[in-house]
This record gives sequence, structure tokens and C-alpha cells, in this order.
Amino acid sequence: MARPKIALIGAGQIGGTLAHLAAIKELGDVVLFDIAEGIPQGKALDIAESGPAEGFDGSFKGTNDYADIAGADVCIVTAGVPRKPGMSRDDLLGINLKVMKSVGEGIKAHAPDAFVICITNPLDAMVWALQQYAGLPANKVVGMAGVLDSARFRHFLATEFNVSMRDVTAFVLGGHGDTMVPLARYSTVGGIPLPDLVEMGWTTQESLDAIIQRTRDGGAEIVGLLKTGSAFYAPATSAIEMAEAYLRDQKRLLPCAAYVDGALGLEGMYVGVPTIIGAGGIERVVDIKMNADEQAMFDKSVDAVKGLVDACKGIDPTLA
Ligand SMILES: NC(=O)C1=CN([C@@H]2O[C@H](COP(=O)(O)OP(=O)(O)OC[C@H]3O[C@@H](n4cnc5c(N)ncnc54)[C@H](O)[C@@H]3O)[C@@H](O)[C@H]2O)C=CC1
Ligand SMILES: O=C([O-])CC(=O)C(=O)O
Repeated sequence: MARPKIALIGAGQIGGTLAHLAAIKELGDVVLFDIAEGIPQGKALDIAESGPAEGFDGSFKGTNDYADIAGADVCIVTAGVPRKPGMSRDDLLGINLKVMKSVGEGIKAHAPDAFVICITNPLDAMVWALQQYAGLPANKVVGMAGVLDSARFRHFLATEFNVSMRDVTAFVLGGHGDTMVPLARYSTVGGIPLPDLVEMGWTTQESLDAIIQRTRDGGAEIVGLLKTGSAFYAPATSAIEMAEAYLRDQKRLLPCAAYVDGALGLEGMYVGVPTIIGAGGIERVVDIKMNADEQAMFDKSVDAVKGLVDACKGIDPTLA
């Protein structure tokens, strides 16, 4: 059987890392697309030349022509601009909305059967716009944020409890911004929910609160350190986890920015929710139950996302 085809739209920091990870994991043949001439070609060749030493097979092509993504099984979109220190993700809305229009049209024309994972910020509004521009079914267009935010939460928790990251689960829902919702009650160490661990005296509420705030600020922390751009290793790994779930029909339960219409009291919008990803794309949105405090945080985050979507409609009235 032919190898799956993975199209990476945007060959910058995340795009290049995605290509390298896809190669090492032998997920399929990779096409790297970018408007910058030479960058996708150079990165594709460089990664292909690492194959003999690493020991992977596959083809790697860099291109500036959308025709080369034809028939892609998966498209991962990182095209656009990252923030710099002092900026919020929302400041990228105007510039990246224009990018989503051209990317959506390219995918619609050349890879309409693909499972599309959007990474470009501000994430929840950009994945909504991308789905509108591409016109693909909503279950085939999803945003990556919750896997990354949950991975950060898990990392901080594993350090706090001095346990393996493998034994820590975490759920961060809501929009990928300052209002994101790390859910302590649904996050565990060895299956024990975080509030119980506070009661057991293994940590304090103050430490847990600080970790939750650090998770919310996780993107800004890296931007502040790098100064010239934003995180790319963990974001790329997170999107590859989602792509692998689709390509290998793994039925993973992952927090993603999915289209929700009915579950969690939401009507027809993209926001971070628990989903199941398998060969059918987003096969299910898990209708998680929240207590009053969690619901209030989630509602606030949903309102923030709605505000960004309205801003998109203000910029481009063709968006419904
Ligand atoms: N959802 C999430 O959790 C995360 C989102 N991001 C976002 O991902 C995006 C990409 O980040 P990086 O890879 O670090 O940025 P980067 O600047 O390294 O790469 C972006 C690439 O997009 C290309 N590009 C710009 N306009 C394009 C167009 N119209 N068509 C095709 N390519 C185009 C640029 O030439 C550049 O190579 C940013 O918007 C960033 O904020 C970053 C980290 C996490
Ligand atoms: O913070 C940023 O601008 C990039 C991002 O979304 C993240 O790393 O979570």
C-alpha cells in the first residue's frame, strides 16, 4: 500500500519540526509548502539527507506550488506569523486571517479529502476561518492547542510531584488564550485527581494554583525566552500526535479545538473540547460535565473565542 501523504502548509519553525518528526516516525511522504522560495526545498532536502543515518524511508519535497499537495491525506497548517514579546496571540488575527484565506483555498482546490490540523494563532478563530474558507466537513478540520496546553500542564505536574510524565494525565479545555481552562478535577497522577492529592498533603493548593497559572502563561513564557518567535518543538509533537491518531485510526481521546454543535451547551462553534480522533476524523466530542466553577471559567473562555470570531467577520464579511 502506498505511504500516506502529509502536506505541511508553512515551512517555518513548526513546519520544519513537523517534517522531521513525520520522517522519524515514518508517518508518510511529506510535502513542505511555503510562500518563501527555497525554505521548504532546503528543509525537505536537509531532512531527506538525514534518512540514511536515522534509517527512515519516505519522500520529502519542498514546494511553492499548491498543486504539489494534491491528494494529501493530512494537511497541517502553520502558515502565518508568530508573536513576539509584548504581543498577545490575538494581535495576530488580522494578518493571519488573510493567510487562512489563501491556505483554505489551496486545500479546497487540491486536497479536499484531507484531515486538516490548524496550528496558526489565534488558534480557535483561525481554525474556524480555515474551515469556512476550505469548505471541508467540520469533522475533518480541527485545531491543535489542547494537546500542547495539557502537555505543559503534565510536565509541570510531573516536576512538582517528582513522578514520571507518563503517569500524569491532564485536560486543558476552552480557547487557546489567556482564558484557557486547565481542569484540576479531570487531571490526575496515577489516576488520583489533583484535588485529592492536595487533600492527601502531597502538594498544596497554592502550588497547584501556581502551576495552573504557569500553564495558562506557557506560550508567553517561551516567547519571552526566545524573543524572536514562539514555541515549536512541543507544538509540533502535539500536532503529530493528532495526525498519527487519524492515520492509524487510534481512537485517541485528545483535547482539541473542534467544531461543537450541541455538546457542552455549545451551538456551532470551534473551541477546545475533549474529542476522539480516529480514521473518521473527529469521531466524537465528549460531552464532559463541569461543576459551577469550571463552567464559569469555560463560559468566559467561550466568550473570548466568540469575540475573536466576530472580529474575523468584521474584517471579512464573506465569512458567515
Ligand atoms: N496552536 C498552538 O498551540 C500554537 C500555535 N503557534 C502558531 O503557529 C504559527 C506558526 O509558528 P512558527 O512555525 O513558529 O512560525 P514561523 O514564522 O517560523 O513559520 C511560519 C511560516 O509561514 C509562512 N507563511 C506566511 N504566510 C504564508 C502563506 N500565505 N502561505 C504559506 N506560508 C506562509 C512563512 O513564510 C513561514 O515560513 C504562528 O501563528 C504561531 O503563533 C505556535 C505555537 C503553538
Ligand atoms: O504563545 C504563542 O504565541 C504560541 C503558542 O500558541 C503557544 O506556544 O502556546
